[in-house]
Amino acid sequence: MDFFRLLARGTKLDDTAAFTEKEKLVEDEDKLARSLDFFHTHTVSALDARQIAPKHEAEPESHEPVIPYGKSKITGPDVPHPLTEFKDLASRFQVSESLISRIRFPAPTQIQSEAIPGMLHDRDILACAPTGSGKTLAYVLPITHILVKQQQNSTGGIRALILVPTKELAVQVSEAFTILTRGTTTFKVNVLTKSLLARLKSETGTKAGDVLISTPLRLVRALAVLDFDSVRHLVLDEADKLFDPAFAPQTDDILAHLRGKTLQKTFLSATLPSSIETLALSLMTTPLRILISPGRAAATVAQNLIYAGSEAGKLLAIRQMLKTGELTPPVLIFVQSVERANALFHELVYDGVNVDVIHGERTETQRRAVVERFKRADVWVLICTDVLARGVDVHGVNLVINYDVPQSAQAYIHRIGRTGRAGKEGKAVTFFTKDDVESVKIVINVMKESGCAVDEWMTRLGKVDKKTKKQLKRKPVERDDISTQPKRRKRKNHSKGED
Ligand SMILES: Nc1ncnc2c1ncn2[C@@H]1O[C@H](COP(=O)(O)OP(=O)(O)OP(=O)(O)O)[C@@H](O)[C@H]1O
Repeated sequence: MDFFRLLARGTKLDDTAAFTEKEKLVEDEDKLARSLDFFHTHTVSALDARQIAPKHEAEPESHEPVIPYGKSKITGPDVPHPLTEFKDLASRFQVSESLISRIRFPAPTQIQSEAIPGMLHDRDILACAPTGSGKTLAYVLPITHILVKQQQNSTGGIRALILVPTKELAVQVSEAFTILTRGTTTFKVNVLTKSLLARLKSETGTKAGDVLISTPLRLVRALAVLDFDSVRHLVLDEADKLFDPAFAPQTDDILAHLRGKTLQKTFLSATLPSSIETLALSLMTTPLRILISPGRAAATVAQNLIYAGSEAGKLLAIRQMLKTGELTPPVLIFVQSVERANALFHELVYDGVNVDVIHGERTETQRRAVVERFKRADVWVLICTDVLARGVDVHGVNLVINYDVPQSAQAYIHRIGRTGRAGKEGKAVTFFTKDDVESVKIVINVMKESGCAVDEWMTRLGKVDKKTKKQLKRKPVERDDISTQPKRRKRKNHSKGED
């Protein structure tokens, strides 16, 4: 494996110039595609999305989205004209001035510009758009408008159900609703917490809220006490995750409870494997399918690979980064297990780093507190498992380190998507050793797909076959313990209770 030696130097793979060149090519491709678009399944780029012929509304003024992205494809019957400015929501959809005034952004992002009119035209939406591109507001805004408008007719039941894979994301989505509904006292948005679940079970008359946000695991425990009669909107945020084996039984159960109801369905993610896309489409009625740079990492993230040699080499690399100032906080470090998260935490605490750790074995309260402290910059380096890989939006994360190579392209795209959000630049570094000979190919492939310039040896590595991909997803790579201490000594320390 000659290439591993080559990698000891570390490989920088960011190339913004190449990406700009690529965008130019995309623009030319788009022009050609439009002239050949006999079936009107038009393919547009961010640069000319506004030129789509309007279906029903008057031509709005043109306006560049603040966060431009690469190639997009919007398919489905009667694609509504994109929204170019938030203020147009008043004339096109009678959205109140007070709601528009609560939007903190100057212009919609590309996904918002396509999805918001779609949702306000009561369409089912299947959307794939890069991490950090504003997918949350793309559904929170239209749902808020619709529900507030119909508030007087409300019978007090749940009207929008939002499923997300983690508690952290549930809280974050509820905060997005809070910003838009501040002052509208009658409108209730709830996260299905343990305590709300207990109250729903023990106190008759407890209301779940107009909008209920939950993880599938928690929601299935509440199915017996919840009334879904008034539900009209169903959102699956991080839809591909919600259909993967860890969540599929619960998600299916919930969908079964909603069967037969007239629902607007909105499924979104930054990654949408084709099998999931087919499944999602089969559950929808004449959906709008919005694909923006599908399968790619956010273009704002500079991606690096570092060959660390061994597990001890990874620790040394982190310590080196600390010394050289490369570890500019806030930093997120992803590892593959709870055990490794705790081990790395103890190593870095010992080094005097302002560090904390979050994983599925910490309590809900601890997890909330850690995320809050990281958001407030009270914690500079946060070690985490994949519980933080999806959806979580912390402003200004400078660097994501994959201490352990992630087990799939989707995990990689979501992890590194915690930086480079909302048009800001970010960096991602992935450590690898000889143990990662297969999984590193997956990372390299995403780098290539995302427009990063890659070294020649990387182009020769080839792709991982389907069987290996499946195995990697199922079972993480076996690794030596995280420690710079010689193994024998470590065992001795452990028996003395020093670890
Ligand atoms: N129109 C906009 N202009 C500028 N920033 C925006 C806009 N809309 C949302 N944002 C900000 O962009 C950031 C990312 O948004 P959001 O969390 O919705 O991304 P996402 O697409 O859901 O990402 P992920 O796939 O990682 O979940 C947030 O901080 C949000 O406040």
